[in-house]
Amino acid sequence: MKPLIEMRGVSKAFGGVHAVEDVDVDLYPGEVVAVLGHNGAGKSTLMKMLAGAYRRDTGTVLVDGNPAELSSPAEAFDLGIETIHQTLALADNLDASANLFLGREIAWRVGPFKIMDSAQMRDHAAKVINQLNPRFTNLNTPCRDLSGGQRQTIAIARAIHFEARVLIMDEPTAALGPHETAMVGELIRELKAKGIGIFLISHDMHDVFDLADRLVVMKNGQVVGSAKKDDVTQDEVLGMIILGKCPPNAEPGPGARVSQ
Ligand SMILES: Nc1ncnc2c1ncn2[C@@H]1O[C@H](COP(=O)(O)OP(=O)(O)OP(=O)(O)O)[C@@H](O)[C@H]1O
Repeated sequence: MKPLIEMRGVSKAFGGVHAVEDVDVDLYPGEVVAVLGHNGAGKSTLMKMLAGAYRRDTGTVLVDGNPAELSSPAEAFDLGIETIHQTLALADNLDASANLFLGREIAWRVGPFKIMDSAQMRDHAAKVINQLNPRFTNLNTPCRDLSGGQRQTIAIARAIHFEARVLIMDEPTAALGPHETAMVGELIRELKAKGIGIFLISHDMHDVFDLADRLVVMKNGQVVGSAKKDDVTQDEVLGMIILGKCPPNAEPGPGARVSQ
């Protein structure tokens, strides 16, 4: 199977800080790759380069085998790369369908006027949300009155509707209780089944071991190592995050501490 994303030798510095240094990462269709590391390890900077929010200083990114500049978020969207931020970027006063189409409304032009096609947007929203979560029926409720899991559903529905093939999910369960966390887990499994590739930024080791197929650990901007989830233990992953130590079953990166 061909990778969706191949990042090679990607680097980014802010002034004198090497936020990301010489990183190689791949993502395959239907795969969840967890990106782990302490605060400041470089996870967000790496993902922002993929999402077109930051320009990389060096390195190449292939999307479906084709070199991609990724010089703007619009270019990343066009290539099917979407980010679901921790804050979900939803408008609290708007309902599910208005949020799903926020900034990308279906509208027709009549002379100088733009007329929103609310009925069509509602139909599309109901269809995609119902596919993801048939119990989510309060589609006219403003987002502020929805649960955390329902808000996640809208954010994920938006990505699916706009045909995302790569999703970057930033701490998707950080603000959720156990029931809602389980629901987001279900959503992620459905996305995988659709062949969507997911980068999962998470500090939650339970989520990582529950949801990821592979994990990549970063420290000081570099990759310590990457491994299939089934090849490493939670303790070994903690050793990678905290000590930068790469266990025998993981593939070491340039940031791996050489053992004494
Ligand atoms: N816009 C910026 N300007 C200057 N320095 C930055 C900027 N963004 C990130 N950095 C620095 O780059 C390094 C990597 O930060 P980054 O946010 O990518 O790490 P992270 O692993 O995502 O951390 P967290 O888990 O806290 O989000 C840090 O030293 C950070 O201070």
